[in-house]
Amino acid sequence: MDIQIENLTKSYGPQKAVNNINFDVKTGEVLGFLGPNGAGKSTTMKMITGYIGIEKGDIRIGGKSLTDPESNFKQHIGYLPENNPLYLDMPIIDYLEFCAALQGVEKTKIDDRIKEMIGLCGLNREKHKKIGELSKGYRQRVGLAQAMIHDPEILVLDEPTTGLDPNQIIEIRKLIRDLGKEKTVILSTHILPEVEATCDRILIINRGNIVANGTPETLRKQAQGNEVLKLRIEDGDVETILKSLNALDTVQEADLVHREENLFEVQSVAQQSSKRNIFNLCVEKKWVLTELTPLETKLEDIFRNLTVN
Ligand SMILES: Nc1ncnc2c1ncn2[C@@H]1O[C@H](COP(=O)(O)OP(=O)(O)OP(=O)(O)O)[C@@H](O)[C@H]1O
Repeated sequence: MDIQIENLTKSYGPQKAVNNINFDVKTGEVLGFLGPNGAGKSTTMKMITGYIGIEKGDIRIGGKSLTDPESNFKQHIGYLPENNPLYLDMPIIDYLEFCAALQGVEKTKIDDRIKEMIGLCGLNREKHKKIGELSKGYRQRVGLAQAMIHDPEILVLDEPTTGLDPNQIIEIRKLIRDLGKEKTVILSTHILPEVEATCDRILIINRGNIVANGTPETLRKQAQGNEVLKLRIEDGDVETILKSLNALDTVQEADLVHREENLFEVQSVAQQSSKRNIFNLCVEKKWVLTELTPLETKLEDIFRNLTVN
């Protein structure tokens, strides 16, 4: 089920938490929502799930506006809110039963759905405890289980791996990826490797505005300035190698990074690659090229460039 966000705006008093944003999410896509603290991620997610009202603009779920009185969007959405509010006095199973009933799961199917969620979210060992007796990570697992209990077509997950241990993080990321093959998933996170591990596309929001929208590869390509290569060239005098690299017409600047290890870093002139020239130079001079690695722009650097202001 596709989601379309059109000119969405939300203010709190004089402050625009979300400022006229537009984006789509398609079925079978996992969208990673990134942004610094206070950027507007949770506010956007709350509007998509109907938790708070829309001030301006529209949200369409499966083509139907949320404001359409006939839109029964809530039954298609599973939501894990930011602070994962749970009823602390309730045992896990009772709570999931309550959520399933609330979400309209057929009575005869509730027990099976609960069993499935307990397995999927790794709750088996703790399933007889009350929610208030659970550790932070296990509470997060209960939050995920309630979000998925009615097998919704859309999942909106606000920082889903917060508080989970490294083993569970890997399992939950895999689960999200698998779910994302058929469902529409939006997740917010501050963990950049998480986006690379789980998401098909990244949306970066800063101060209520979308500042980037694309796959990790597209964002890298857009951010990538000139080609930067790391080289190891052996069997030659280091100073001569450095001088020769700097003399190549595709090279803007060559630097010696580590003298003992014969490591150099080369930045090419804009729109040009120096790989072939470097290779030919080494052949001509009978130097041995034992390493040539393009240095990629890190997602952290892209994020910082777009959001530090
Ligand atoms: N109920 C509220 N009343 C007033 N201001 C609010 C309210 N909720 C959010 N805001 C403000 O709106 C802005 C966006 O907040 P939001 O929670 O959407 O950010 P976020 O990107 O989810 O941040 P974080 O990563 O810290 O969770 C912030 O400046 C926040 O202070």
